[in-house]
Amino acid sequence: MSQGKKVSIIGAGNVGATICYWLAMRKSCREIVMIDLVEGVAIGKALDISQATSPEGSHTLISASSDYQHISNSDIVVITAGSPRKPGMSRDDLLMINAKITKGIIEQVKIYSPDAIVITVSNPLDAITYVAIKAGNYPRGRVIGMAGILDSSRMETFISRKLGFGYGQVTASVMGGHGDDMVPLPRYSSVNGVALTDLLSDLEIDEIIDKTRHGGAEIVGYMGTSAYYAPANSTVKMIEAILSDSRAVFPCAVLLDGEYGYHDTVNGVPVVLGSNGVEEIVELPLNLNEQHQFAKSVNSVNVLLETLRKNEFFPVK
Ligand SMILES: NC(=O)c1ccc[n+]([C@@H]2O[C@H](COP(=O)([O-])OP(=O)(O)OC[C@H]3O[C@@H](n4cnc5c(N)ncnc54)[C@H](O)[C@@H]3O)[C@@H](O)[C@H]2O)c1
Ligand SMILES: O=C(O)C[C@H](O)C(=O)O
Repeated sequence: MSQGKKVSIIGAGNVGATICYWLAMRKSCREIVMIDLVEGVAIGKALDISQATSPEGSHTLISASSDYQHISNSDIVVITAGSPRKPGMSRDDLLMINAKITKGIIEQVKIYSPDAIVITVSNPLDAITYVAIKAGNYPRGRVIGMAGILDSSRMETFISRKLGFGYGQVTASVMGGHGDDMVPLPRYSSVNGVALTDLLSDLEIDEIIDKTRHGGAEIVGYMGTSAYYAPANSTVKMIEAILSDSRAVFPCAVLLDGEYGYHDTVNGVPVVLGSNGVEEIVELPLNLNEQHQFAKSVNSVNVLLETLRKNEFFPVK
């Protein structure tokens, strides 16, 4: 699949290196470059992953560096650099540190790979995606935040575990920002076409919604750092959809320009992914309760954007 393509990953930590591993094993692209401040560890991981390619018949070229020159001519740049949260922290606590890191990275990406599509992963995801768009003055469809696929796949897992059947057949939909106010949509969730609302009681669905909203924190509580296998898998789904121009629909964080009634803010909505990045934004009909939840989620992200503005993070308009 997409053999001529090059993907660069900024941040060769848990998420970045796992994305690299998945891409190499799935033969999703021809070349992967990882960039990290801690160059030695990144080079070691690149060698380690390279040495797993041969048994898989993969001829993906993998390298690592701290020098951004190596990302030139990337089709996609994925940003996973920055701090993960620790137990007791919220994703929002990472705002200032990761916003600063992202701004610096985007300056380099604009120099060495100005035409690449950018996928943001670092948290708090929606605000960081906004920072990347503004710092790089990108057209909105070329910077896309990863979170909705992860949150939806968490909800799918909780649903099949609750039901005890339908493993691998559940489709769940989560909109909204990647925070405690995310918007799981049971009305748009089903098990091989059977509506979730016909399979579980309201109480059971509420429990699943709560578990989904706190799925990231649950893992942080156990590991002392945040999740990376499912986040990497979700990012790979986006990369493959873009590289293969599949025009698949996924929930992703994008800059809204009137969709769902909001402007100049980033939030998670269903989008069509293709070779231009976001090809289209899908506007789901939301009922009043869903609209109210989405408004709350937009407001939470806007509070973070306001904090960045107050700290003079963006040039005054
Ligand atoms: N969007 C999501 O759903 C999602 C899911 C998982 C993790 N995350 C976020 O992804 C980020 C990375 O998580 P992780 O578990 O991989 O963390 P990690 O600590 O394992 O890796 C981060 C890496 O970034 C590197 N780094 C830091 N500053 C850098 C810079 N300026 N330039 C280049 N490299 C730099 C570090 O050296 C480290 O290797 C965190 O912010 C985390 O919250 C988001
Ligand atoms: O929970 C985190 O801090 C990491 C990530 O956003 C996740 O949801 O796993």
